[in-house]
Amino acid sequence: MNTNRTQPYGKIEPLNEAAAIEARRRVDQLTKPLGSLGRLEELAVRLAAMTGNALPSVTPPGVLVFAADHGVAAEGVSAYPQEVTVQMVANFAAGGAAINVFSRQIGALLHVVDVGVAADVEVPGVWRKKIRPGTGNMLREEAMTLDEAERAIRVGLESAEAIIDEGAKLLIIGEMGIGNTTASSALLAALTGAQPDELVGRGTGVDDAAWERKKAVVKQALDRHRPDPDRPLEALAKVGGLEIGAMAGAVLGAAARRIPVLVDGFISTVAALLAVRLNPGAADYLIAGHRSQEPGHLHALRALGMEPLIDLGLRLGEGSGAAVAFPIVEAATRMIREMATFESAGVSNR
Ligand SMILES: O=C(O)c1ccc[n+]([C@@H]2O[C@H](COP(=O)([O-])O)[C@@H](O)[C@H]2O)c1
Ligand SMILES: Cc1cc2nc[nH]c2cc1C
Repeated sequence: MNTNRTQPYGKIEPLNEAAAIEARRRVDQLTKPLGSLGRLEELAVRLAAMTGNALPSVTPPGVLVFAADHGVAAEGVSAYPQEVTVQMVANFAAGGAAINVFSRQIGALLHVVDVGVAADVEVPGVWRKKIRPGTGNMLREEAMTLDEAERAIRVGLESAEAIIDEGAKLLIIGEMGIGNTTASSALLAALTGAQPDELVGRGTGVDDAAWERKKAVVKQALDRHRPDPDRPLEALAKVGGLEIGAMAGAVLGAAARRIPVLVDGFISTVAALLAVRLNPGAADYLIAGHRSQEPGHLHALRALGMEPLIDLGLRLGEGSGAAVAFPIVEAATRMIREMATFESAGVSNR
């Protein structure tokens, strides 16, 4: 890993403008009216700029699902009990979760990483990178120490490097963690200064009483810890989550290797924002897959200046929305790689 003081989690190169210019020129020569493939054209040019290849490829994609628990779940802020996190990890390993189905559909490499599940995870195939068994309850203590926050980021970064070494040409970041919409809301408020009432949604589907409790918990946690938006690592330690830190690290690891990152829903986008606060260069390598129903997602997307590819009313997590959006990204690359040009097809363009 390449480290220096200004880019402590690896050096991220700027976009390759020459590749972007070459891609734009080619897109304009393809056998279609100028501009008629709309956002697919922009996507193809951006992918060329990210990868440094005017004929970019994103197959096979790689999916990383980071799992962790949250001490704040004890406050009754989720519609499901904490045990669901470890149960879903077993389901991922067995191939039965939504992300397994969609990963198979898109031919993705898929790995599940235990970065902080509260229970023992003795499931073959799951990467065992537990930093601690769940965070502390942010209402009473910091979610984790600064050292643990940094280690979570490193786990994510190294996981990204591993799946890229296996052959992934694009990275989808996903997560599983009961209570993590509370942590993500608190972290997003900390990083952007947005009001918790505007961000906090129903997560897995809490009722009105739990929703009110959840808003109060986020406000009280922010009052207690007063995270500084200019100290993103500290904000992660105070009110974040281990899988959020790991996803941020995975973004940094992928960007440092010029691998595009397809971001999933609310939690994954807050992690992407954290990555950008840690190293602004990461922003160039992000693509928003879908828009989640969680209200805070729009704030996170706006903070990153991103427009999601699809909106299917999803609110699952796991990387599922990004996996469903992936064929659109692949279509952009196949357009630029496989379509004939006016010249090669003998079609008049004036
Ligand atoms: O990705 C999203 O936008 C999303 C929105 C709502 C819920 N989730 C998932 O649901 C869990 C968090 O919800 P909660 O209610 O326990 O905070 C966690 O496992 C996430 O993957 C995910
Ligand atoms: C069943 C279940 C599956 C999930 N996948 C991601 N978050 C989840 C939360 C629940 C409750």
